Amino acid sequence: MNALSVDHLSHSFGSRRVLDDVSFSVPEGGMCILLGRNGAGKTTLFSLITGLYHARAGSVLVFGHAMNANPSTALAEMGVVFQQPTLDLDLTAGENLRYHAALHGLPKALSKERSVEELRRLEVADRIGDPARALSGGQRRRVEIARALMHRPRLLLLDEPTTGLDVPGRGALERHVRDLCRDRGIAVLWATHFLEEVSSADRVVVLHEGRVRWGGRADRLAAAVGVANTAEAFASLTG
Ligand SMILES: Nc1ncnc2c1ncn2[C@@H]1O[C@H](COP(=O)(O)OP(=O)(O)OP(=O)(O)O)[C@@H](O)[C@H]1O
Repeated sequence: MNALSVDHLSHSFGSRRVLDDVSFSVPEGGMCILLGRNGAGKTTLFSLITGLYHARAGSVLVFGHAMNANPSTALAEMGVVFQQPTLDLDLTAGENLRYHAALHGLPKALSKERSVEELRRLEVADRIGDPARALSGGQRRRVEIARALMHRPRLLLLDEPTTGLDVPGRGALERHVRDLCRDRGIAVLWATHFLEEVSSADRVVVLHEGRVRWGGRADRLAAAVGVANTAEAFASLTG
């Protein structure tokens, strides 16, 4: 079963169509990179997938649950890290996680246990008692990922998670997410405009001006477009 199926999804702001008949899927336990330049429609797509916007044309299924018909079941399967940071900077890292867990109905003892476990996995457990504002950008992002995992989703969505991080910070974040995918079988949809974040075995969806220009395994992209490498293929599809 697919972790995520997006079928014939369109969206307009007023008369302006910003997503046009978008279809793709993320297999259970798979890593999918949503690749698009600024303004391609990635954030709008995330807003539809997470139910912030109501899909009027097309459908979103999360492990077979339709977001429009059954949003609470679909959302329970999903962890989300939005493009704009959403930690409460006055709360500690641990409090941010436990607050999220309470919203998902986790008992207090379990929430406490999991917050340590998830922060440890993301290598920020030593900062559990520090206010979020005392953490670096990279540490805050890792706390956000730990928070998104508190209710044990099977699908993780990340919208340009490395924006604003330096090169080592970006590499560390990517490594953590790939570990989650490999070790815990969590399906990942990672939106980015950085080609360096694509690995050859990833599934890639190239989005440009609201349309899917190509979808498939990253290492087949260049040949499919008839150019020498992924960078040239991306430039050609979005030029
Ligand atoms: N609330 C809104 N009202 C009107 N137009 C919008 C709104 N949100 C986004 N758009 C437009 O929709 C298009 C897609 O924007 P979106 O933010 O989804 O792209 P993106 O790929 O996430 O870009 P970025 O990488 O810059 O965040 C853009 O042309 C944008 O101006």
